Amino acid sequence: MKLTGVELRTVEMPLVAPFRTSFGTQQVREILLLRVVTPEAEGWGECVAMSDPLYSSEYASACADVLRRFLIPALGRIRDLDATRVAPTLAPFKGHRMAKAALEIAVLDAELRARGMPLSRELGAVRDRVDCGVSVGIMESIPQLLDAVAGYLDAGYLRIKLKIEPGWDLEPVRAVRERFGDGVALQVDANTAYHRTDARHLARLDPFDLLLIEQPLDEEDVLGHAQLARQLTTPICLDESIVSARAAADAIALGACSIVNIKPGRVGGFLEARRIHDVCVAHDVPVWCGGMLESGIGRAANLALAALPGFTLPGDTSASDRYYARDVTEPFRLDRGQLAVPTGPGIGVEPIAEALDAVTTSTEWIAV
Ligand SMILES: CC(=O)N[C@@H](Cc1ccc2ccccc2c1)C(=O)O
Ligand SMILES: [Mg+2]
Repeated sequence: MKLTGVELRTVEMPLVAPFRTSFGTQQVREILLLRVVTPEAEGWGECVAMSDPLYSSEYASACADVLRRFLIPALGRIRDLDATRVAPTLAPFKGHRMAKAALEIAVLDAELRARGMPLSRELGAVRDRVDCGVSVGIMESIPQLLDAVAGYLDAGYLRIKLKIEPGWDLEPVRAVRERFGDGVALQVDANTAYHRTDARHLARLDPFDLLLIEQPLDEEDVLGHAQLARQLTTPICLDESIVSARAAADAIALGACSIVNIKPGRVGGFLEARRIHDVCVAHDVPVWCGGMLESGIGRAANLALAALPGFTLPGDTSASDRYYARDVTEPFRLDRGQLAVPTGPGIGVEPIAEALDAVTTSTEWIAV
């Protein structure tokens, strides 16, 4: 394929409720969407970066800038482009994994649509439905938390993940266990909010039989997680730290994690995400698909990845209505705790033009 150009479109989607984590509270999700145009087909990609560099160093307007000035022009110079050429072509530009991931999946979507091949088939999916968990934010009070969890369990979610931070950890976990029992699949996510010196405090979570504790320490503190793993019985899962297949292999070898949260945007794309899956499967490390409050565009692609064999734990691929009153695609609806993997060519969904326009705050065309 030869690239004709790329549309950078920014949308702002109001959340159905504020979503609070250890790094802040979100009310609106600003999303950078890419539409890659080639003579054969068009492709869509979603950049998972937040508006502010609070989850990672990347943020939406920086992604737009690096795409506009460096990444898109570099791909424009490739005559016979396909998705496997994207990462090597962009490798000279350091970092910017979320920007690179958005561009790669958009190119892959166009390539697969031209071939009539579903992304799930291309990646090696082995199932056509995915078990879904849900991420529950930090709340104003325990009663408010319990109401939220009750609602998600009623909706059919197969796993509950609670955001925690110092001062909101033991009590919410204890309250959920007391109200809903030991049978509920329950885990926590600290988003790097703790330090090595909190080990004894975090060990007090062990009696609650959690599936895992996600990213308790700083994303660069792999050694700290290895030390913590020897002080807790609760398995450690890494998210922010796992930026590549190499980072996954090193974290596993060092004993820093025994479960991995895979997010294609965080690791530079779906092809690297599959390599991380393969590394983890080779080490008997279970993986699950994380979420970045994606629109239906990103959600569709994540479902294809979550259908790979090593994804044996429910992920954060929740239904559209967990975050949005109206999605920019047909909404993903939970059915008995699962979402169906799209079956159409490429990512298998299209934005609904009117829904997309209703939330668009800017669009620009970058010819190459
Ligand atoms: C579902 C979930 O918990 N996701 C991230 C954290 C997160 C939380 C809030 C976000 C708001 C805007 C964009 C990305 C965001 C990511 C995580 O697993 O760590
Ligand atoms: Mg996380």
